[in-house]
This record gives sequence, structure tokens and C-alpha cells, in this order.
Amino acid sequence: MDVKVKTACDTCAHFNAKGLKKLGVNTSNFNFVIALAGNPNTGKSTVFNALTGLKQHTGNWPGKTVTRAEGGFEYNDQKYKLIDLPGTYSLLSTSEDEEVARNFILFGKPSVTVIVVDASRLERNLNLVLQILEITDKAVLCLNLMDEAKRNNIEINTRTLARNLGIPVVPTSARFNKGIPELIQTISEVANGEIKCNPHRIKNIPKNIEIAVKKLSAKIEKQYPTIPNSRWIAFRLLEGDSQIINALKTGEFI
Ligand SMILES: Nc1nc2c(ncn2[C@@H]2O[C@H](COP(=O)(O)OP(=O)(O)OP(=O)(O)O)[C@@H](O)[C@H]2O)c(=O)[nH]1
Ligand SMILES: [Mg+2]
Repeated sequence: MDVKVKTACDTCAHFNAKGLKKLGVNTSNFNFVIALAGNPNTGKSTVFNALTGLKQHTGNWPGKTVTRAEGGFEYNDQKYKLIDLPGTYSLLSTSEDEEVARNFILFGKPSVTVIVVDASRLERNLNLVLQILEITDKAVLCLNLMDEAKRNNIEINTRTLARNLGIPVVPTSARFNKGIPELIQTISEVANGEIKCNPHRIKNIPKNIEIAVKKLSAKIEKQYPTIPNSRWIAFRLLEGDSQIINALKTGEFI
């Protein structure tokens, strides 16, 4: 069933328009905002081009030298804004690229984050996948370079992978435009809430840390009622993450 978003106000819950504006992304006239994230060289830009038909424009993130590529596509009368995030190995914010990707997912709260991974090197890509799933509730795994995986006789049980990660998995070979219609359909279903994600989260956290995180996240929520994912932020504060500490101090994105 199609769920149509008619007015700007109806779209409020689908992404954080205010946060995105602060991050330099104008979302007016779009029903959904989709982020493309992943390790470097996994085919994000190729997926981006396949989805948008090369209709993109580029600029810089505010105050950063990192390039931003934006584009859009329409599906079932709904408008999707697509942001090609810089390739990163982690979200621990040790580089400008990582900071951009992390801030976007955390504070922009895109409607769906598409995590593009290299199917022929899945294991080394999973670290970032798990980090992204700690931040966001709505994600799709784009298992790209399937042609390359097949050539190397690598078989992937996509059903088990989807079950274990708690998000839909779509195999693609973006260079050959394979799997792109299925990817669009899945993005649309997650964006419209027809597919519910249940992302994998780290369990078995030591009791003392769990208690500290609970106390801290309650305080964070009290101070910043609209903050996204206070639990994840509490972990970063305990780690002494200077970028997050600074973001809280300045209220930059909140
Ligand atoms: N064989 C194969 N090659 C692909 C596929 N998708 C992308 N590529 C190739 O992989 C290389 C990297 O693709 P990009 O789209 O630039 O990758 P990216 O993730 O945007 O890279 P960064 O922006 O540097 O992180 C290019 O040579 C693409 O043509 C695919 O499905 N199969
Ligand atoms: Mg790229």
C-alpha cells in the first residue's frame, strides 16, 4: 500500500529538517532524505549515479573541505533527496570525512541510511555497518559488487545476514545497474514504515558501564529534549570524544 506524504508538516517525522539545514542541506520539497554511507571504494557514488541518473550537484559541507554530492529521485509520487556521504572506515571521528558522515547520520537523522558494502570484502566492511546501526534505526544494506563476489566464488546468505543485522539486505552490481530497482523499492518500504528495522545493537555491556550510561543519557535527555540517540552520545562522552563534547557545549546541531 502506498503511504503518500502530502504536506511539509507530514514529513517532519521522517527526518530532522532543522538539523539538516544546520548541516547545509536544504530539504524543502522532499518527502524523504536518504544517506549513502560506507567504506571508501564500495561503489557509493556508482549507486548514487544509478539512483539519480547522474543528476547531482556538489558543494562543500559548511566549514569543511569535504565535498558534498546531492541529488534526487522520484518513486511512487514521492520525492527522495539523496546525499552521498564521504567514504569512511569508522564513525569515531578521527578525520574530517568521518566527522561529516557521523554528524549527518546522528544529527540529520535521515529517513533511511543506505550502507553500501563490498560483497567481496564483506567482513572488513562489517565494522562500519555495526557502528552505523548503533546510531540509526532505519537502514538498508546494499550488498554491492556482487559480480565481483561471484567471480571469487564467494556466496553470501542474504537472508541470514538480514536477520542477524536486523535490516533488509539488497544485492546489487551497481556498475551494471543490477539490483537498483529492488534497492529503490526497499528504500521506499523502509522510508514509509512498511518494513520495520530491528538493528543489531551491542549487548552484554558490563553492569557498571550500563548503569553509568543510563544515568548519563537521562541527564542528556533532560538537558537536550530533542537530542537524537542519547544512549550513543552517553557512550561517546564516557570515551571523552572531544567532537561530541564540543557539539553539546555549543549546541551546534541540536
Ligand atoms: N565490478 C564492479 N565494480 C563496481 C561496482 N560498483 C562500483 N564499482 C566500481 O568500483 C570503483 C569505485 O566506485 P565508486 O562509486 O567511486 O566508489 P565510492 O564508494 O563512491 O568511493 P569513495 O567515494 O572513494 O569512497 C569504480 O571503479 C566503480 O566502477 C559493481 O557493482 N561491480
Ligand atoms: Mg564516492
